[in-house]
Amino acid sequence: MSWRTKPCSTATLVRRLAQQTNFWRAMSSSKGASDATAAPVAAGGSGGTGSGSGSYKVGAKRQRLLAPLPASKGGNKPKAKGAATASYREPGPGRIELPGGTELTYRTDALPAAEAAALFATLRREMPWEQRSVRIMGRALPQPRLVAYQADGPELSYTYSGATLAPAPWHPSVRTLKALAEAAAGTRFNACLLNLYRSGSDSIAWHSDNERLFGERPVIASVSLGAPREFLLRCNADHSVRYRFRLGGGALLVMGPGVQQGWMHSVPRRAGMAGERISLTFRTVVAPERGATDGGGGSIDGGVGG
Ligand SMILES: O=C(O)CCC(=O)C(=O)O
Ligand SMILES: [Fe+2]
Repeated sequence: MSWRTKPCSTATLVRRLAQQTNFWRAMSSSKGASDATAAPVAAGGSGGTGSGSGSYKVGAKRQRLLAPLPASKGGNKPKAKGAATASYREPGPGRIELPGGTELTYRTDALPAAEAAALFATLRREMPWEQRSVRIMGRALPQPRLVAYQADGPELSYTYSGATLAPAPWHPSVRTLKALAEAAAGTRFNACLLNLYRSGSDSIAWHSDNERLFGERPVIASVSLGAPREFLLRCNADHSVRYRFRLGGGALLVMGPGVQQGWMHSVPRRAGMAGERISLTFRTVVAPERGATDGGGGSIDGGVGG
């Protein structure tokens, strides 16, 4: 496969990110940082206060729920418990400690706006986007978004929701963003699932990326391009513990080890929202699938969004 556009400079992007990373490290170890406490935001609202437990520190760039939560038991099955009283914490950029010893790294400006816009245009035009049909409770349904999948080699196929993605070779711009994600996450990635949300009607339901091929405690990093969308995270042990991020063009979110085991995430449908968004989700396949029928595939599209 050949691509029409030249990649932008990986070295420049990675250097910029390394500078930011040093900045965040310095901030997170700084005792003198300010100590503002932010209130959780009620579900569905865009401001105000909610009733969630604990609080977290925004100014210190190291944010942590103060009230410890019970450890998650029994996998990722959705539980209704707590969902009715859900409120969202909306942390600012930095390192975010989640209950249970897991961690996120969140940046809003890992890419300058112009760079993010140019990358969006390139990938929108040049990726082999496809709308897959997935099997949900025995029925074949079109996935509510377009996807593309790239990886280091043909053996790194990825099966979920009853369908297998065969990897394409790396697009130069995706390779550039992979280097950016690797610098932020401090790990190497060998695969990337890209999602194209054509409008607010496209979505991804609650799920975790805990398939066998990614190993026990995978690190997954996403880079966002295009229009902003909500990215939600909720704790398996208590669905009322939720986080919300507004991932705009140039944002980067690293879900650290354990997040796929203790939490689920989604990009909910927001009918009426215009604007396209691309997310690139970088992963490391550690146990390649033996075939689409090895039972290793997870399910992403069977849950309920929002
Ligand atoms: O679009 C996003 O930010 C999330 C995508 C996602 O969760 C996935 O591809 O597994
Ligand atoms: Fe995911």
